[in-house]
Amino acid sequence: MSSLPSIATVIGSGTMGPGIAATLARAGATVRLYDISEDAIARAEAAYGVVQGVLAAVDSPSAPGGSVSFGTDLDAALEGTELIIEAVPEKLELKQKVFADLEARIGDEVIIATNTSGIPITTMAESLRVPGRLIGMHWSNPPHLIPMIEIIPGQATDEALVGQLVDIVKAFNYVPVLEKEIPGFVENRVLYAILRECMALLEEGIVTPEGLDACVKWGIGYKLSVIGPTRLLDMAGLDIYQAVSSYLNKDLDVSTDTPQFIKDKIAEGKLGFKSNGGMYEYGEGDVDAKRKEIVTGLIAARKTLSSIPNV
Ligand SMILES: NC(=O)c1ccc[n+]([C@@H]2O[C@H](COP(=O)([O-])OP(=O)(O)OC[C@H]3O[C@@H](n4cnc5c(N)ncnc54)[C@H](O)[C@@H]3O)[C@@H](O)[C@H]2O)c1
Ligand SMILES: Cc1ncc(C=O)c(C(=O)O)c1O
Repeated sequence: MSSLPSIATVIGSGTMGPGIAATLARAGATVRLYDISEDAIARAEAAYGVVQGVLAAVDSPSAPGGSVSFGTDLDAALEGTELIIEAVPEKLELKQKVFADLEARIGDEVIIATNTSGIPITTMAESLRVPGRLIGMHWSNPPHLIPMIEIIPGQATDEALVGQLVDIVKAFNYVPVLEKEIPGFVENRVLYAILRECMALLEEGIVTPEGLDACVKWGIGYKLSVIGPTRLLDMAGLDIYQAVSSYLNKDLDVSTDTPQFIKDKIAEGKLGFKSNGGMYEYGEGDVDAKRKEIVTGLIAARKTLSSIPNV
């Protein structure tokens, strides 16, 4: 646990920030969770107890002394910090403004890790006073349950920082995946390739949302959670992959924009759980019930996956 910073700051307390903060705190760090929004901080404080229960349920690494404090005072959040994890909305200009606010308050030695879903680190670092301190640290949602983090150095990232972040991630028992920089990084390139095809199949009426979810959960998700795509090819046979990909790849969706039916839903204010409707509709209490089912399922699956060999 010695690689873990004593004090860390998480900037942005929306979907990702609280789980990130809680994971580091349980491993022993003093964590300050900062947001510009009092409401977001209040929601994070309310959710913290639940997240702590989830971390205990999956036996997440725990060390004494860790804590999370919550606040909207940036100077207080940055006092003595060694590692800043930025988790504000996915907008380059906003992130660059946040970095400028941070750099006006911190010493050159402080690391800034960005949880961007895929904006190139090199582009983000262009505006920094100390570009070498910026590195991609992409957590997957929910961050306190998915024990894998992509680490993405940009062209300017200090070489020593890469190993340092790998050690930090290992210190709280997550799997670090070191990658070369590419838009979307690896996880979201794969996820968005799947989602593009899924949305095309729905738009063309080939399958219902319920049918799609069942097919992908059992036919793809279940299998890939155990064996990974590279090993899957060995199990299926490379000759089979060649036979199928030779006619199928040319038929797969190649659209370059968001599907129109998704844009229409967004225009109607249908954003998913956060608006009680999106791909599915949710009545009173349904979203809370679904959230609980998802967390319960992820806890059970993580326990099982942790107890079987990596094949
Ligand atoms: N949601 C996901 O599934 C997911 C998964 C992995 C990575 N990410 C990435 O993590 C980042 C955060 O995503 P999210 O889903 O948590 O976003 P979110 O919109 O849920 O939360 C962002 C928070 O940042 C706060 N914020 C806005 N401007 C700020 C500022 N100047 N200073 C401090 N706080 C500010 C907002 O008040 C909000 O609470 C994004 O880059 C996103 O792409 C998201
Ligand atoms: C739809 C979607 N987009 C981005 C991300 C992460 O960057 C996730 C995720 O982590 O689950 C996601 O589901």
